[in-house]
Amino acid sequence: MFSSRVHLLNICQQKKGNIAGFIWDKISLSAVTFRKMSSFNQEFKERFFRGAASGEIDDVRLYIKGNVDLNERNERGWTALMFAARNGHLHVVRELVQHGCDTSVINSTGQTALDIALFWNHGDVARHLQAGQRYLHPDDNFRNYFSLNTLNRCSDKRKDRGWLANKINDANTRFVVFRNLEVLATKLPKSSSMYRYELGKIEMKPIETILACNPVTIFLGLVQENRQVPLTFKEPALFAVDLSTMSEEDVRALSPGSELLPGYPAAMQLLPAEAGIFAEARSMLAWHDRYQFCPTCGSSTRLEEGGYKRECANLECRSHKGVHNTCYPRTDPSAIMLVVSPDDKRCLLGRSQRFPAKMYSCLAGFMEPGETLEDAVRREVEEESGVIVDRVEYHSSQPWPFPASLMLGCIAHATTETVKIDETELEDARWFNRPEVVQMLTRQHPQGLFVPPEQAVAHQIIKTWVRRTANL
Ligand SMILES: NC(=O)C1=CN([C@@H]2O[C@H](COP(=O)(O)OP(=O)(O)OC[C@H]3O[C@@H](n4cnc5c(N)ncnc54)[C@H](O)[C@@H]3O)[C@@H](O)[C@H]2O)C=CC1
Ligand SMILES: [Mg+2]
Ligand SMILES: [Mg+2]
Ligand SMILES: [Mg+2]
Ligand SMILES: [Zn+2]
Repeated sequence: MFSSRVHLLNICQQKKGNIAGFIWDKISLSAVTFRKMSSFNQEFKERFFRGAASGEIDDVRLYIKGNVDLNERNERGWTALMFAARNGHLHVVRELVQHGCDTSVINSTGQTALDIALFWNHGDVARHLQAGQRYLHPDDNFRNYFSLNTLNRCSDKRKDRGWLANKINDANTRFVVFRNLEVLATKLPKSSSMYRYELGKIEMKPIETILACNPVTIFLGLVQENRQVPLTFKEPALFAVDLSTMSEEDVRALSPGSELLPGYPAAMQLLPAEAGIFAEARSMLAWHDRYQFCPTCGSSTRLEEGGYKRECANLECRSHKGVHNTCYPRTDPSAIMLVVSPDDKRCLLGRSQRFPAKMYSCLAGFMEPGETLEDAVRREVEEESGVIVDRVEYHSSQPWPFPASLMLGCIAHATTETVKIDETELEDARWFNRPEVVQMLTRQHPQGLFVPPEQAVAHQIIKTWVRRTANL
């Protein structure tokens, strides 16, 4: 922090008489005290905010060049990006986003810069902010982590053994490598964000001999950069391969400088654009690992259809008649819900013993057969907290590849408030008001309480509810 202030001073010195002249006149290097440094910083910050609010791009650029935190907030949690968005200064917004300003920051009343631009009808700014948001797919709106998969799965091609064999041998094909369900990943050279790894994608040559031994290999899909352009089926293919028979050292040697990321939470550092590919691959490999024998007759099973089917070796087995779902990959749907109070002013968050200390989250539970999503939400909330839920609102879904859940995110509207927790499942559950939840989202809670990070659908549901009050 101190060095960045000095850097700022140096820049101001260069610009003396120009942009920062008004501040510079008040300070001489020989008389710099910490107090003056602080007030200098404060004044400079205010000028940055004023510049953003009034569209004075030169003032904003001075701060950008100062290599300081562009997400600096004022006492109401407003950032320069929010000020620029408030007044519709697209050129300032563009420059700030280009220099890495975080578009997901929320202010103390729960709004992002995008909310502010939408509220004040600055459509051009809103479009720009939307395009810069993480997890956005070109043809979609909001995306949860683990859901962005740019591969075309080409399910109809999986049955064509000849086509698949050719694809495995194609020079453009790459393999995502796993060992004991840990994925091979490479650290990105610039890793300032929490997304610091990309998937290691290996050519066939170095794993040719091991592929000849038929390890579990899954056809993940073809790389389709643009969904508007029809596939030619000549696009590069991506496969996942289980190299658990190799030593950890040998697997890591396939890609210099790579690491094997153990499952959760380490894998949440993968680039969001690749997290969906990881989710597909890991869930599929976990299924093969658990279904080596037929659940109907106990005979051994073999991999078919690019890994998307396991067929029983016993030709008399009932699984060969009609559609037998044990032959296909399984997904366990789970409900995850933010329960909101009858007056909509508070929400119910709980913590189980296995959560990190001080983390609170949405309640969640596995759906049961013959149950609607809405009823699963009502049942789990009542079981775990004693609270009665009436209306259930769907939010979004998230594949959760540990091993193969699909989280169905909801907002559940409670009709009662008395909490009686199920102590076998929860350690605590209580109502939190909006300002407190904002503090938990932004890690500014006085007791250090926090909610899961942005990769979790729970975080996104909580953020949606917090953002609903327009107080701009
Ligand atoms: N991201 C988040 O904030 C949170 C996510 N979750 C996730 O939600 C999912 C469900 O939540 P829970 O509270 O664990 O469920 P839950 O409330 O239904 O209780 C879990 C128990 O349900 C039983 N169960 C029923 N079906 C199951 C299945 N298909 N697989 C495993 N156990 C099953 C087991 O006895 C297990 O101990 C889990 O995958 C969990 O990781 C849970 C809480 C917070
Ligand atoms: Mg639960
Ligand atoms: Mg439960
Ligand atoms: Mg349950
Ligand atoms: Zn069988």
